[in-house]
Amino acid sequence: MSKIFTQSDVAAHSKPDSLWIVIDGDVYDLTKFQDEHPGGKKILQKVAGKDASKQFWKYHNEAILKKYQKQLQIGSLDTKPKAEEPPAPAPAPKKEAPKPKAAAAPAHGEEAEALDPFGSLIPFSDPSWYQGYHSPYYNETHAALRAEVREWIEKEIEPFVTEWDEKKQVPPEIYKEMGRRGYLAGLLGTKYQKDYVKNHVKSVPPEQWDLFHELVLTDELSRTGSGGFVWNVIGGFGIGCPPLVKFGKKSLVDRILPGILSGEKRICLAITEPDAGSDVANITCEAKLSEDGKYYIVNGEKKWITNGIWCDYFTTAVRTGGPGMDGVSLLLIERDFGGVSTRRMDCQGVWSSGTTYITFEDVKVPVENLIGKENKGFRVIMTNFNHERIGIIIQCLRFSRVCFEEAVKYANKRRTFGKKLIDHPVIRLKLAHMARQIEASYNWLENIIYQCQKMGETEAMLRLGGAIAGLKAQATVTFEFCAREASQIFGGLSYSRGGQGGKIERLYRDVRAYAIPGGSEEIMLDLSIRQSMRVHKMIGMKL
Ligand code: HEM
Repeated sequence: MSKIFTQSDVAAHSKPDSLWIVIDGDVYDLTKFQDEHPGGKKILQKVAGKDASKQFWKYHNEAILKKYQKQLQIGSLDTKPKAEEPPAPAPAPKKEAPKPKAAAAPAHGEEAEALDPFGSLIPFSDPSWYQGYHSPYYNETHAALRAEVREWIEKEIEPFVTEWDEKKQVPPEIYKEMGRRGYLAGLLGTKYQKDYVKNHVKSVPPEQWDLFHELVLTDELSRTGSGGFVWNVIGGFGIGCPPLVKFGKKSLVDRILPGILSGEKRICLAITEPDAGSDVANITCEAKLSEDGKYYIVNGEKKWITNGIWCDYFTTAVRTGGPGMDGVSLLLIERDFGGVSTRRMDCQGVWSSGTTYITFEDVKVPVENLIGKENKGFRVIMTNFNHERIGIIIQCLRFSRVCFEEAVKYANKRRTFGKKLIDHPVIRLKLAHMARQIEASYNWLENIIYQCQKMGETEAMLRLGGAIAGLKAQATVTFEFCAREASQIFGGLSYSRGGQGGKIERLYRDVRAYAIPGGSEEIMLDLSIRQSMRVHKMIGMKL
């Protein structure tokens, strides 16, 4: 039970040897903390025994209180209104997660009602369906999943993300929790893999799971504003596991998929090599069939492999035949086979994602671990790209929203030349350019996801490949723009690490990790036109 104090109780602790302050009606004992306060102890001593809410919010954001509250709060003032929401910056108004209806709620239907507002309601900082606007794509199960994930992220993830990024590691428990919550089984671009997991997602019945649930889950994870975190928990898995599920032999899938989906075992995708990035058809990592035809012997190197250092399984592109795309196969390599070495690479961004250099030396891989057919791996890799790119797009657009939201909040409290930043037209112009790109891109994304849902795998690969490539470029350019503009608004605070501009500084470093892999902007833009022209010729384009 929290203790209740009067203002004069607090005023009696106004000296360095007993230093209490009040923030938003709560009482904090900073006596021990003052020596380690990054802003210095003198500044705290000046407000000792007083209400320091105004000063606190000037220099910090809500993440600081969330992180230190448990350690430093000793009670509340008797004058604190009972049900008071903390003042600015206000967190999302919490709503009860609506219970999913037993029968499928009306998504993708014209009769769907607008869902209740959710989140901060800052315009454009969440998708419009969060803010009471109509949408044909979402129903109550999407809203319930959103509330479920947001609660987890706000309580257990966000306060620690910076620490994890600096340590370049997310506690392994968090990944296991992704499995325990049933999330991994829904992140494969397929129907929910209910037969392979014990725990299903709490707020969505497995048979109602669709690609928009996957969108909501990835989007909410990305609100952490850390590419490193998101890639840690879904990066390797989201691209390494779908080929196994879609093209692996049943015996292999039955043996290893339950361990992966429960979060106990980890899997990644190993395609890129020191000398073959976007040019997948030219990989050189070789797999030679043994004389008895029972094993492939694998030798070669892989580079920039997300999650590799922590993985048990590697979905690996190897050369089993002649040069070019017709000699490429996909093998599921297990670390336990021996001959697999992994080392962490130091990179500009996504620090906690574990970017890895891998060497395979005479690794003996049973032929049962072949994914798809021999020398037909290129097609499997191509099928994977749409799902990978959609994941990248969702993340980039949410990171852009994080940049926008942080910038709006800061612009509403920081004053220069006698007025708030938001009252300077030049700042509003920056925000407007961010918002228009975010919203246009997100609407295109929703349309593409809807098409994916309606089309079969092959039709989607053919007909949507061009549009998805175009949107991938659009999303990474938008992200880069938003990170830059938010950084200009934050000024020095986003040049130094941590603190109020910390998310922006980190996201700025993460930009290249999105603009380069999964198809570079240049290749995506070119492909978007080439592929779309080819497909539209097939469907009767008249020039
Ligand atoms: C519960 C009370 C407080 C906690 C836990 C706390 C914690 C922190 C932390 C962790 C930082 C590092 C920067 C960041 O991560 O944002 C910081 C910086 C700072 N704090 Fe506090 N603080 C508290 C109260 C205050 C108060 C009451 C004041 C002013 C009277 C203050 C003034 C500052 C200043 C000026 C900085 C440096 C900001 C910068 O680098 O731009 N703090 N504080």
